[in-house]
Amino acid sequence: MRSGWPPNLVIRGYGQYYDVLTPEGVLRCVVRGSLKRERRKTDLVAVGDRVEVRRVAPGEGVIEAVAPRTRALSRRARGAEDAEQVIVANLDQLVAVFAVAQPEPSLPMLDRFLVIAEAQEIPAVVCVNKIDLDDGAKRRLFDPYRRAGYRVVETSALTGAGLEELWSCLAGKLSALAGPSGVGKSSLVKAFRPDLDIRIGELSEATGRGRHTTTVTSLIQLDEQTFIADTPGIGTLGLWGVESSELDRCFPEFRPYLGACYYADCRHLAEPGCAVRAAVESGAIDAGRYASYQGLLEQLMEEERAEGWRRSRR
Ligand SMILES: Nc1nc2c(ncn2[C@@H]2O[C@H](COP(=O)(O)OP(=O)(O)OP(=O)(O)O)[C@@H](O)[C@H]2O)c(=O)[nH]1
Ligand SMILES: [Zn+2]
Repeated sequence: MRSGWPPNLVIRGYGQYYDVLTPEGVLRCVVRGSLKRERRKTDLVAVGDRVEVRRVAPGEGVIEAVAPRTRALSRRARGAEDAEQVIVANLDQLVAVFAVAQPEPSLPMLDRFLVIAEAQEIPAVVCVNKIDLDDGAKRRLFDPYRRAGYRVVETSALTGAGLEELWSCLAGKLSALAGPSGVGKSSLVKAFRPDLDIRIGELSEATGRGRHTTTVTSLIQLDEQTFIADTPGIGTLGLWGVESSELDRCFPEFRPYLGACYYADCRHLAEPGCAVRAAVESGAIDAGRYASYQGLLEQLMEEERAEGWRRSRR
């Protein structure tokens, strides 16, 4: 935690109420009326915010002020600045969790998570779980990510392998776990907090919302300063307003080549003199990562064409 920050942390939001973890316990809070006028409505208070609170009754309080955020994971709609919705404020890192098997790893999905993290300048870590099921070959699938500079942590929630390393990655931070269903996210969290009855990705009954609601996030406390953001639906969302022109920068291993293409606005598809494609051909850039880039670029260009078309009709 940053020095000088208020110790109180927003751990859950439900409509106009927020649960705030304070040194004296959790307070159910509303937001001071005038604060609502000072800040933009969409990101007034979010899970992960550090706040000043005033206790008004046993277990109840008012959020008086919100500390400036370091960064946030947000959902952004293309072409609509105001539509940004903060999902987790002050997020230290995104941990993309995949399994070596059961389910088979989807590397295109991993690439999409990493692009979202890069675009929002959130550090990302890859966790390869169920390493106990590996025949020796599956873990190699993640080598391109190591070469691209990502930390890859191999774990087994079943045998306990790698949990110390994962802990060293999480300790003292606020991390979001993202990954497909069944890879073992809940099992990993439970390995650190066996006393908790949690299922990552599923909402508590108290929120009364459906499982696929993507707006409700809560924080799970692993120790005094270590939190996991439970961000339901993160895996099903699109690219959150990443621009096609910035996609290449979201692949860290492309960056050394980006100034070297013949055309300054090269999209690294079929243009002559493309340094990125040359690096793919020489093996310096992984072909699978490049294929993901092509797939995502097509998708983004398609969305941008559709947006341009909608605008032209307005
Ligand atoms: N072999 C093996 N099985 C595991 C491991 N971790 C979790 N599992 C099993 O995988 C299944 C899914 O685990 P969960 O922890 O519920 O997965 P999840 O990612 O939280 O899934 P959702 O809640 O659907 O998002 C369970 O049957 C676990 O017992 C592991 O490291 N090795
Ligand atoms: Zn190029």
